[in-house]
Amino acid sequence: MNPFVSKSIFMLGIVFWLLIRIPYQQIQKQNIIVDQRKTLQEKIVRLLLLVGILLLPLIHVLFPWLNFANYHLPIWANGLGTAILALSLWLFWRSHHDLGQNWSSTLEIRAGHTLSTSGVYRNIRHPMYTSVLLLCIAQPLLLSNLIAGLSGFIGFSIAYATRIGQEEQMLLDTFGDEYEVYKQCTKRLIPYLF
Ligand SMILES: C[S@@+](CC[C@H](N)C(=O)[O-])C[C@H]1O[C@@H](n2cnc3c(N)ncnc32)[C@H](O)[C@@H]1O
Repeated sequence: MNPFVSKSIFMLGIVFWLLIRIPYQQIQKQNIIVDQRKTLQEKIVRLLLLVGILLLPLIHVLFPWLNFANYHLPIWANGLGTAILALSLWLFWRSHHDLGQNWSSTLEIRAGHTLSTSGVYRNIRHPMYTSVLLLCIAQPLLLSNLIAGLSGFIGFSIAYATRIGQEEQMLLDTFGDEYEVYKQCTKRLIPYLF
């Protein structure tokens, strides 16, 4: 596949990604927050994700500065990247839909917060983070560049290591046994596996 086409597919995916989020950001503004765990570490992790998934790919698409780290991929790899990106977008949309008003971009609990356990939350506890992981797998398959391709995965790994445990603790503090039971019946990111 022509590198211009595969890069454009990735950037189009990012545009869809941002569009999916807009209505939920509006809904989030109406929430009354009763517990917020917005630490400096959390802010740094979000910044790293933004750099890894958005900024470095954008630099790679617009400027030749990272071209020294380019590699070539066969067309099937670009096709696979496109399919994974499509799956990621679907899961990203679906997890926002299933969380509904419970969604927020940071770690917080709203007044009237309920535990979502159906839809894509039936088998895994963090389908939205699974969608981010899928995006990070599609990234090197579509951008064919070591830096812009792997930066998302590095950002995701740091977010995974630092954020998920804190989020689960916050939900456990809020929902107690209900969350404990839910935890026992589900996996974190990959149904039946992990
Ligand atoms: C960016 S969302 C990510 C949700 C989830 N970790 C995922 O990957 O699908 C983060 C917010 O979702 C909320 N949240 C996470 N899991 C939830 C659940 N099962 N039910 C209700 N709210 C949840 C938490 O309040 C958290 O602040």
